[in-house]
Amino acid sequence: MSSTPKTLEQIAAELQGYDPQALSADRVNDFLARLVEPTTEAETVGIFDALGRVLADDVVSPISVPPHDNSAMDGFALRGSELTDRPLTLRNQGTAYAGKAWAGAVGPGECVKIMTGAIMPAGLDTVVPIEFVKVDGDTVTLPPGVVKPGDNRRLLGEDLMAGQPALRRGQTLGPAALGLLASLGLATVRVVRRARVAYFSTGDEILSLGEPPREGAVYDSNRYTVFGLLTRMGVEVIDLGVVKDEPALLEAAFRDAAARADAIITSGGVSMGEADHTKAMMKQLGDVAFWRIAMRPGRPMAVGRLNQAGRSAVLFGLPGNPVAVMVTFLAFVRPALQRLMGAEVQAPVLLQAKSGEAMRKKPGRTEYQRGTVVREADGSLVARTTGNQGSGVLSSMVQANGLIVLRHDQGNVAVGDTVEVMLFDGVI
Ligand SMILES: Nc1nc2c(c(=O)[nH]1)N[C@H]1C(S)=C(S)[C@@H](COP(=O)(O)OP(=O)(O)OC[C@H]3O[C@@H](n4cnc5c(N)ncnc54)[C@H](O)[C@@H]3O)O[C@H]1N2
Ligand code: MOO
Repeated sequence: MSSTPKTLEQIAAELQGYDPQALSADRVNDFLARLVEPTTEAETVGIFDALGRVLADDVVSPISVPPHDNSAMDGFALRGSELTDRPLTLRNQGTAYAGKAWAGAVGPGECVKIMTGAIMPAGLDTVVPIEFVKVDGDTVTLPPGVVKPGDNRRLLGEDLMAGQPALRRGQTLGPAALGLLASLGLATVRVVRRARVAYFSTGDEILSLGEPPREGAVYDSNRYTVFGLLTRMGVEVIDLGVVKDEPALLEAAFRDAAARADAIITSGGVSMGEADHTKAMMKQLGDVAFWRIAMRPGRPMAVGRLNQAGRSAVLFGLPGNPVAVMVTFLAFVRPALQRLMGAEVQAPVLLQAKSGEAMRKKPGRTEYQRGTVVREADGSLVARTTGNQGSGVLSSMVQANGLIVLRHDQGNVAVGDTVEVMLFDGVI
């Protein structure tokens, strides 16, 4: 990252009513938008490697697409001015195929057989589809009313005119954008360098896969959900494993992560626990704030910047509970990383559904309930929770197809009330 970044204190001073001990979810995103700076480094990649990448520059169309007026149908090209409310009989002068211009001249009362995509012969502006005409040798007859002047003709540049902006910097390239770039004859494109994100799990009770189970210990699941969430975003992941709660190991992991990554994600050790060196090490190595967010799950979270070897990495210290990790990632880390990746930040489109059950909800915090949205027989969308909402319970997350987002000021939800759902489809 290039320009001198603001300190957390400076950012906090910009935000009215900033209280690290009682932050609303919206305020967290305001803070992160000021903390995280877009990557400015770019690279040129081939179109096949550009899927999911973020455009570094606007793309201006070097050519017009389509490059000539052409037919949208297989049929006969004619002069629209000759159409009347009576049957029209024309004499066919030949066939225009896609890929080369038809060379002859066409006079009044004449037409040209034409294929879809073929250049419109000079003077002709309308195409009647073949299924509407009667052909008898060279004679073509069409009934009145089947076409209007200009029908079934695609105009030069109707998709894009040469010199027009085709794609905007910050757009994430999807399949349609790859096709559009190719339609402009562009074999390569400038994209933002892929963001590098390092992550590790902390805690003495956390077992790595392959270790035998032992009393009081649990297998690390957070590294795998974080891996999945990051990979879905198209970032380059740096997996630093499970780091035991020892200062020297934590210091080495943080320094390694800060030297190699644009952002660091950890899980665990950010709450009030005593046997924990994670917070102390974050504090020692960087400019870090410890928050209590008015949300459920995902209350405690550390945020800041670690500097190492002249570069700076953003730190997201997520709470240890497995569902809190996923929810804080989706609510905060994902938009922050989109910004870091140089992408336009896309707030997820929330789906409105009727609640199929009553939900208890305290005003004054945002709650994310794991749920499913299904279409009922009467066509309405109904959201229901997927069971145990404990912040350590992943099975109800697996069963969910979205998060029911109960907003900060909202109170209890009654059956039939409208709720908003962040669907996972397309997000995770
Ligand atoms: N007195 C208070 N206690 C707690 C508070 C609080 O505000 N006051 N907040 C609770 C909330 S909410 C959460 S969330 C947790 C977060 O605590 P930590 O971030 O310090 O996380 P840990 O204590 O290390 O772990 C919490 C929980 O998650 C399990 N865990 C941790 N890492 C992993 C992993 N990689 N894979 C699977 N499971 C993991 C860990 O075993 C604990 O059960 O604090 C509450 N307490
Ligand atoms: O962050 Mo905690 O999940 O609310 O248990």
